[in-house]
Amino acid sequence: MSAPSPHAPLAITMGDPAGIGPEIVAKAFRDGRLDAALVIGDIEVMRRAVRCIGATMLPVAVIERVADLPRVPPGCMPVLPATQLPALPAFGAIDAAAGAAAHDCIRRATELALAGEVGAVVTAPIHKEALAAAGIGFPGHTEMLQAYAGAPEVRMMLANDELKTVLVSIHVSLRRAIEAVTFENVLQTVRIAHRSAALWGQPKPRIAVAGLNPHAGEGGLFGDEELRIIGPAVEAARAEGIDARGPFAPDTVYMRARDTADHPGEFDLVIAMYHDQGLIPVKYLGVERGVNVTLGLPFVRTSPDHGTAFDLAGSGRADASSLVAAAEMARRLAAGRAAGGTG
Ligand SMILES: NC(=O)c1ccc[n+]([C@@H]2O[C@H](COP(=O)([O-])OP(=O)(O)OC[C@H]3O[C@@H](n4cnc5c(N)ncnc54)[C@H](O)[C@@H]3O)[C@@H](O)[C@H]2O)c1
Ligand SMILES: N[C@H](C(=O)O)[C@H](O)COP(=O)(O)O
Repeated sequence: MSAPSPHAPLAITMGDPAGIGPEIVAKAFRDGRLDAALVIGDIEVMRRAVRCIGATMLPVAVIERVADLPRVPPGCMPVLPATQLPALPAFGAIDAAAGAAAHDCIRRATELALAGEVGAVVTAPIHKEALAAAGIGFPGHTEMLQAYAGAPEVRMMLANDELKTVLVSIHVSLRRAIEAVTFENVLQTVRIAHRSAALWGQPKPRIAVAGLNPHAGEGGLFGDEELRIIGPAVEAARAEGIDARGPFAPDTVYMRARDTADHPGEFDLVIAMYHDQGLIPVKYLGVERGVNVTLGLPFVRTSPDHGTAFDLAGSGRADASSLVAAAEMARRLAAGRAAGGTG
């Protein structure tokens, strides 16, 4: 892995071409909300996205390498082709070719990030069933990026300006998620979250660890994972000098951590025991504000917190705010890395 220059551009992958990914990327460029960034995509898909949003003044500038970016005139959307679909896919439908094209772009962006040519990767949403239809054996970006980057352990964080949560397990059934609540997984999640927090300027984060069961098991009445597994993992983290506390009742810990002008949060981060425990509180605060961050990769990767929104694809109505927030977060984290942070 070569270290990128602090001024290296962002690579934005186009996402699933049947979803809203290409059009929110185009919208963010049209509105001047993405600078020093290039799209890793399919040229015709990105031209269609420009038409979808009615952006008559947004030419697609095709570039062959990242180094060509400074020569792109202002007001254009730079696209580095990483794939070429034989035909444009229909909007709003699962399509194996679309899944394969989305995958090609993520793979290329990963190569560029590992080579230090781009400073961070921002991924527009993909459809997991389209990915599977294309025969790609990863449930989502997180697992795919972990494999392609050769990262030993990664975790998903969802964040907005009021809450940050890091998950013990990601894209698995609830049954398997419960099995994944082990001493080692909980402790490792706390460690990764603690280490990564320096990237966004919190070198000593106050970490709350949620329980698994209602009321964190209520002293063992409703399950004993808190007593057998989670509590000891919190103690082990504390013995390592990490400010971890808990386990706390999952239904109230987010309310306590939420940081607003009227209510300063009691914690900087919440460790969630499984996907929905962590993602519901953040998404509920607004799909336009959340950012998904992969912790533990050798480069920065962020994404909007929403999916492909097949119900809106092609309408030009999708909101690009979460993508823009993801790009802003990527720049902040890349600066944290340039300053010596890891995570
Ligand atoms: N970053 C990612 O790649 C990512 C993130 C989440 C979900 N997904 C995938 O996306 C697919 C569809 O998931 P889903 O239907 O559960 O969730 P979704 O986020 O695509 O849609 C949920 C609802 O939110 C609305 N919505 C989403 N994004 C919006 C936007 N930018 N502007 C306005 N409204 C928006 C949709 O119209 C829909 O009503 C699934 O395959 C899922 O796994 C991918
Ligand atoms: N769990 C994520 C969410 O709901 O926001 C989403 O599936 C994206 O996951 P990847 O970043 O791994 O594709």
